[in-house]
Amino acid sequence: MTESDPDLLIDFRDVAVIRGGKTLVGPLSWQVELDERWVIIGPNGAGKTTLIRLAGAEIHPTSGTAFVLNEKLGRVEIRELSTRIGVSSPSLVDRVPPEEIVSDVVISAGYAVLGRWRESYDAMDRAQAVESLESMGAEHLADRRFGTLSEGERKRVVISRALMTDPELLLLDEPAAGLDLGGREELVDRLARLAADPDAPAIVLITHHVEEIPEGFTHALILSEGGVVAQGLLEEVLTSENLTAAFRQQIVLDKVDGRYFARRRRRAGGHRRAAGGN
Ligand SMILES: Nc1ncnc2c1ncn2[C@@H]1O[C@H](COP(=O)(O)OP(=O)(O)OP(=O)(O)O)[C@@H](O)[C@H]1O
Repeated sequence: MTESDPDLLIDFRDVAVIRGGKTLVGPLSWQVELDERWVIIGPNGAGKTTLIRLAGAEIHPTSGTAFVLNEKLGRVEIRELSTRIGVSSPSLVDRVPPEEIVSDVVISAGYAVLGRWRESYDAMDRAQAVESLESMGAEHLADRRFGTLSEGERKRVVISRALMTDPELLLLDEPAAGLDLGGREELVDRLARLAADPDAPAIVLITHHVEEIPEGFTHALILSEGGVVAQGLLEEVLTSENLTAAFRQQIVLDKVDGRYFARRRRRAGGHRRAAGGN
């Protein structure tokens, strides 16, 4: 089949990315449908960012066939897709000029530029920017300079920017990285609300930590060393066994109130030895 199914926002078939003879990710096949909320989880260097950059049409596969929003990568101009895909990544947070006003950071996404670009935006743009900030609980920050915000506030503003164009696909690369407990919980709560919104785009979120998976996420892809350990429904895929295989440590997984918590299994007798000293 040379065309993609219209219900699939991401349709990767035997896709691999190779650089300098090293396989960064793949070969793997992965499909994301409308309304799905995916988490990609795996250890450092597993290939998560490479995979999400493919999904964001930032890079092309070295082998295999990749469709994003029904466009075949390599055949479509990347900028044609840019307003249809919302992206939040640590590198984007770093690239926002500190003197930029928050509302301009958000509104300029509509023109695929970073920071203020036009002298004036129309009322619809302004209203959409306010709505995007509201969805992340960040409307009170609209007039602040980006450089004066806390790390958590910056992350919420950049996600608001990603939502500005009403994208079909929202890609979040480690949105909770570097946040303190309060900032993480605030963000996870906002993302859970977004996940529950039937009008929200399909979401793909990268994380190293199961604690950062918002309620309402439906699917997971576990990556390790560029390969898929497991993928499918979150409840079936997120297991102690699969995390143990991915992180190469004995992992115990708990689920409390719709959230996941993971820790390393204590070795038998380890507690007694520690308690007894030497
Ligand atoms: N241009 C490149 N050339 C060679 N190796 C690369 C290149 N880009 C990334 N890599 C390597 O590919 C592997 C996967 O990188 P990637 O950033 O996708 O992993 P990740 O799962 O997102 O990691 P992390 O969790 O640490 O952010 C890493 O070992 C990285 O060093």
